[in-house]
Amino acid sequence: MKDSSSRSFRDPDALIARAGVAGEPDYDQHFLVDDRVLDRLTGYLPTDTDTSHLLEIGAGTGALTDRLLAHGERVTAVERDPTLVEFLRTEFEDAIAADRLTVIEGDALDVELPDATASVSNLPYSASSDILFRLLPRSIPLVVMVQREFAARMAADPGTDEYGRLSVTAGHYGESEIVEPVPQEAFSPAPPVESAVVQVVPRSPAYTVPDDAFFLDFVTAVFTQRRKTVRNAIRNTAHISNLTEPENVVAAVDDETLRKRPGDLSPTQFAALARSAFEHGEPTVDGRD
Ligand SMILES: C[S@@+](CC[C@H](N)C(=O)[O-])C[C@H]1O[C@@H](n2cnc3c(N)ncnc32)[C@H](O)[C@@H]1O
Repeated sequence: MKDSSSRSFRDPDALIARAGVAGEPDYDQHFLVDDRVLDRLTGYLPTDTDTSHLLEIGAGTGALTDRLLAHGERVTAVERDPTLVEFLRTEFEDAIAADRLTVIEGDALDVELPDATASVSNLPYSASSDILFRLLPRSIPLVVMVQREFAARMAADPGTDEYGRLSVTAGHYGESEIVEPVPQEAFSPAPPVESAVVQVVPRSPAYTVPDDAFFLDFVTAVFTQRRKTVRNAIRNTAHISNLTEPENVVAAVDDETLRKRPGDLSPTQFAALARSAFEHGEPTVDGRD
């Protein structure tokens, strides 16, 4: 890790002015302009994080990129807006020439992502979920700025209103913790929602599943029926979880579990259910990739 304590960083408002942009909310462009928040973000990476290659999704005008360059050996920044990419390549031309920064132009959902060792990103909120599902399986530490409700869903416990597909799937790959709420005024232009920073520390789950993709599809399917009992949710969503014999699953699972609602099952109970579904439900391989 490099020592960034004595460095002064580019001023976020000056970066916006130099880039000649205002931030387009329809394209998820809400630039972080609060220096104190910006300065804290890399500090939320666990202390033993390998910082040799940091990944930033949605680099904007580079206020966070600047901090990442001070914290890591190398940085890859992905940005979809060609105007911002051109600006980043000019603004950070020294770091690019020194082979410390790579700016990838493109949609973070499509571009090939590098084998980074950690990611710190102020995510585009409309794509937070899909981007996270690309990052989580990499099992690297993540620090992500997301919408506050989204953060609550990532870190939610069973039995709460926020607990759902996102909580189980995020929990499958790591431990999510909300480390800082961030108000609207920290951004320019201010988003219509509150934000929060979430730290995700990768870890192996305390349970086993027969197949990651099947488990995640199964969780997604069952949560589409979160107000139903587990029994009915399994029956009603066989077409989503690709089970050809859902009745065999219902017959194999204990009655107490079948009477619960999906939102009351812990990840470990979900895993046990998925194991039964995989064993007895004759899942097709179709749709699992
Ligand atoms: C919330 S802003 C963060 C900008 C900057 N990192 C900051 O903290 O000020 C999100 C950035 O992601 C970019 N963006 C939006 N959707 C994207 C996508 N699908 N792939 C890559 N970048 C995207 C936007 O153009 C914008 O610059």
